[in-house]
Amino acid sequence: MMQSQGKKPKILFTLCFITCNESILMLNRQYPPWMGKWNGLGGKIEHGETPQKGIIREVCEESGILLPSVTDKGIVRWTDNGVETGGMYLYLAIMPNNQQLKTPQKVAEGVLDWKWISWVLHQENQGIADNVPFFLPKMLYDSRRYEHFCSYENGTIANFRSKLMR
Ligand SMILES: Nc1nc2c([nH]c(=O)n2[C@H]2C[C@H](O)[C@@H](COP(=O)(O)OP(=O)(O)OP(=O)(O)O)O2)c(=O)[nH]1
Repeated sequence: MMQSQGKKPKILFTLCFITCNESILMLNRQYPPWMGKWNGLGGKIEHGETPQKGIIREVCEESGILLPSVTDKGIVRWTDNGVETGGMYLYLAIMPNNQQLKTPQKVAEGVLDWKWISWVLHQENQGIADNVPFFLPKMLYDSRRYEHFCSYENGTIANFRSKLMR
């Protein structure tokens, strides 16, 4: 397989999953990437911002939820036909009460809804951003941090592997 040369690209994005009991807050995005698919909340890190500040800002902008803290769950990096093209920092947050956010709710980025975790984790679920079922179980059920590598070949996942961090 062709390898990318030189420096790894900077990680520019963040993604957060917020759980409440057996539910998880998902965004059905109305814009690319993942238009029409359910994903976590997140976005691009702004200049001079830490990834953690960035995700807290994005969650607030997209849902109005002001998270007091988030748990760092590692990184996803992706390659397209062997060339590393990007990455995102992963965060998890737990909310005591999902009534703090009534859903479904239309927001600027799409539709927010509390979904059953079991539905989201179903591998063949075509409605979810395609790589989420590969890394979400570790985010939810493993306290360790992972670096995940998602290889796309012509737009579909050809390989996915996860490595413990530190
Ligand atoms: N599940 C999953 N999510 C991804 C992948 N790649 C990727 O960027 N995302 C997430 C990270 C971000 O949360 C989101 C993209 O952010 P965005 O383009 O909407 O950024 P933004 O909100 O700052 O948007 P804007 O200012 O450009 O409108 O998609 C991926 O491979 N898998």
